[in-house]
Amino acid sequence: MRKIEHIGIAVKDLEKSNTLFAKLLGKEHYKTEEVEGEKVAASFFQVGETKLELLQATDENSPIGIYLEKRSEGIHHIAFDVEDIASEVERLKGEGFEILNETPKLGADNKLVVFLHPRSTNGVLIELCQEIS
Ligand SMILES: CC[C@H](C(=O)O)C(=O)SCCNC(=O)CCNC(=O)[C@H](O)C(C)(C)COP(=O)(O)OP(=O)(O)OC[C@H]1O[C@@H](n2cnc3c(N)ncnc32)[C@H](O)[C@@H]1OP(=O)(O)O
Ligand SMILES: [Co+2]
Repeated sequence: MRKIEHIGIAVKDLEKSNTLFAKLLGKEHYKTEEVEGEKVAASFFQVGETKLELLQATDENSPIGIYLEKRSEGIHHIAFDVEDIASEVERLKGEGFEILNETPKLGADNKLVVFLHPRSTNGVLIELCQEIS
């Protein structure tokens, strides 16, 4: 794990939350992006070495929508930047962590991503991200 790549925040209304976080951070988001495979629309704010990723559901079956049915808006996951996602998955499997998708999938912001089940990570949804070069 090289650094925290981003903190994922589940929101109901991306535009409203973009305005709120722009006021909070004193800067605008640098991009918005829809990730069809995850049924989310995301916007990104750069904060020093890391980012905030605001996430709105784009479909009733979105993991974000399901999350918001059961919880209020707020921190959804922590994403770590890794150099080699395949070897990191093998290492974490060996350490007994529960991998949700062993095959990396296309994430936002030009990344390959893998998620670990929160029940194996002390209740924190963890995402691994590898930059697609
Ligand atoms: C990829 C685009 C973008 C990027 O960065 O590139 C994203 O980050 S997209 C983010 C959205 N996508 C995902 O979250 C994919 C991974 N998530 C999942 O597979 C599910 O959301 C899962 C398995 C974490 C939860 O599934 P579901 O909600 O259907 O199951 P439960 O409600 O039964 O939850 C099981 C258990 O986990 C706890 N839980 C659920 N979500 C979270 C969370 N975000 N953080 C911590 N804990 C979570 C839930 O409370 C249940 O615990 P229990 O003790 O059994 O009540
Ligand atoms: Co994320």
